[in-house]
Amino acid sequence: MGTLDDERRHVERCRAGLRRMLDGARENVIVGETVAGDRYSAERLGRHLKSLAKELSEEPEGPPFFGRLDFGRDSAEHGGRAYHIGRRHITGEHGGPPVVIDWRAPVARAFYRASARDPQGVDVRRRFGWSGRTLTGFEDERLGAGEEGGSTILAAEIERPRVGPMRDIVATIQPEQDDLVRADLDTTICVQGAPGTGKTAVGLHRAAYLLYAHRRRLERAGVLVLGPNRAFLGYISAVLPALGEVDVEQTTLEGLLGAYPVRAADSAPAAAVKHDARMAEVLRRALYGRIRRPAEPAVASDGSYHWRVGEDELRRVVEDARRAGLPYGVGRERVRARVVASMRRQAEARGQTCNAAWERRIGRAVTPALDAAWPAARPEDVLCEVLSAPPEGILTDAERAAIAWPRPPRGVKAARWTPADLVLLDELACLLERPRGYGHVIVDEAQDLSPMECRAVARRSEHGSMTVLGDLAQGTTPWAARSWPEHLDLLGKPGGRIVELTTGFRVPGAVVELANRLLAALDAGVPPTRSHRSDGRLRVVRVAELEKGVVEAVREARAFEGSIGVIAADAHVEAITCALWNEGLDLGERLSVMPASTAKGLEYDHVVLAEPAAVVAAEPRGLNRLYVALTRAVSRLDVVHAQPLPAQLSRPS
Ligand SMILES: Nc1ncnc2c1ncn2[C@@H]1O[C@H](COP(=O)(O)OP(=O)(O)OP(=O)(O)O)[C@@H](O)[C@H]1O
Repeated sequence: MGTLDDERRHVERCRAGLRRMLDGARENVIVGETVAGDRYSAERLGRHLKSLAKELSEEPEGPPFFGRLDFGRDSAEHGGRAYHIGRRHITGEHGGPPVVIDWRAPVARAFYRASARDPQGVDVRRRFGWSGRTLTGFEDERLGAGEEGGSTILAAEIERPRVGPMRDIVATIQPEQDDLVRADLDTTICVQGAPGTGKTAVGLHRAAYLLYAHRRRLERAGVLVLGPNRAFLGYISAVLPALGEVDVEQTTLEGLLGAYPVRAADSAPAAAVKHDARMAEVLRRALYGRIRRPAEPAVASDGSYHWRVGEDELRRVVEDARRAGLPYGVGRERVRARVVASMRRQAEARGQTCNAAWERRIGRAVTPALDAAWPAARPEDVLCEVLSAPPEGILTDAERAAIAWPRPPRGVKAARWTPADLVLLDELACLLERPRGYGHVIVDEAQDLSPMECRAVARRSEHGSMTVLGDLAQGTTPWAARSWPEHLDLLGKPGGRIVELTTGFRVPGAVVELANRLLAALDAGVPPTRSHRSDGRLRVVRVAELEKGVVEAVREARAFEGSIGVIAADAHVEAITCALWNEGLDLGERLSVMPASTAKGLEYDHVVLAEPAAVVAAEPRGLNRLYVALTRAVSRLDVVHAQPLPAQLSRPS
């Protein structure tokens, strides 16, 4: 079984193994640069080897393993063997068995899933405790003997004070989370989970797992992680690199669509119409409505002769291309190709040889005829047209009036696009040409996506699968999802498996109890959260002056370890920041002031929530926003208020 000294010797073996791997990787960088066949492969291989070498050179600092499985003698596959489980595979000496198994390997699954009721061949599960580089101890669960639970190492990891960005949870993934992490690549899963149940963690670990299990397929197709805002991305962006996965694209929807700068905002009624699914048909008609029945023949000269495709034939070519349901830009090029082919047949019938240069020349020469029948289009041209004079037929008069520009811009370049316009421009761009798809897309805070945004995400995942993460109770946009089956439909994955997570790993019990009081008023139809944590502290303090009260709470919070987040209605942020600053409490790595509108997905060890009533009053779904703000605290929550608390927060009678 091994004593602590034996395990420490194993740590040395692991470090030696890592050094060997590092030397090998460095050598390969040098060799790799000279062996690859062409520049592109050399660059790719070089990049891969360099990042592997870099990753390995950073590795010796971290614990090489966090767990160990000892299988019983009667286990069919692993009888009597022991495996150390860590963040990465570490090879043994002289090609011997590995000294550490990657947490994603099939055998490691039992570390997360075995229980006293179902030991899965495991005799003993061992969890290790570390202090920096030093192995400090371990705890055993003799599953084979029916013994399980009560791990203080596990509890300490879950309850540790939070500082800095999000960390991976590989050492403590829970069975119901593991089930989602290891779900098959072809399965789309939708995780409905209360705040802090580990949805984001599950999504990121699923990305790492899928890349391990389906490396070839996904390296080619790509994995995309979509988060709600930049603050959130900054918070989560270290998790996948820490797990050795650096090639995952992590961005916001705006980042994904951002071909145009945002320079304006919509009124609420205009945004509601622009985000409505019917806009897809409005735009489709506006684009394809540009195609005209050809009224003249296509004529082109090759310098010696004029070639001609008559109106009837041209009409047939245009009609065929239109019926083929191709993207608009592809359809236009198909018409061009067909016209050129017809002219080529005529030329060849006359004994002329037509090479590629001839075809290019004729292709250019038929452009005027093509422009008349199937004009070139850019997304911004079409949207300018639509917003200058919204077409009849789909939207009501009031809706058309809501989105119409009061004064159309002088030209396309002067157009001042709004965030919703970016979604419409993307819809048009993808009607013109199919976008790049990904093998797997992970969408966090998916409940907030509008129908048009869902379409944009769906287009990136047409041939792949998705992990959809969200919480109906945390929906804060006017179009937030009310039901997951409907939302999955909009995301193009109607058959997605919907799973609920209800055990919270972030928010302490007392805080969860307060937040749960809002659930009835939110009418989201989700069950209340159960907290895994009985520790933590909740204080509700009424003050005469809000800023002073917040300053006082922050001062006290500084006595504890961990990050401090002041969450306030957006309109209060400036005054609170100034008050803190005036008192010498500078914002930095430990202390931040977060507008309630961007706090989603984030967490702080200690939260000071300023004036809940103002958070509620700031927007139509203010109560949902308050629910989000209340559930950001890991250890302590101070609710500081000068106005009365929202009635929904009072204890249910
Ligand atoms: N199995 C686990 N072991 C240790 N920590 C965990 C585990 N699961 C989740 N956590 C921690 O709980 C916190 C909340 O997790 P996460 O942010 O993934 O929750 P979420 O469901 O996305 O929350 P929200 O809905 O508020 O965005 C994080 O600090 C995460 O590391």
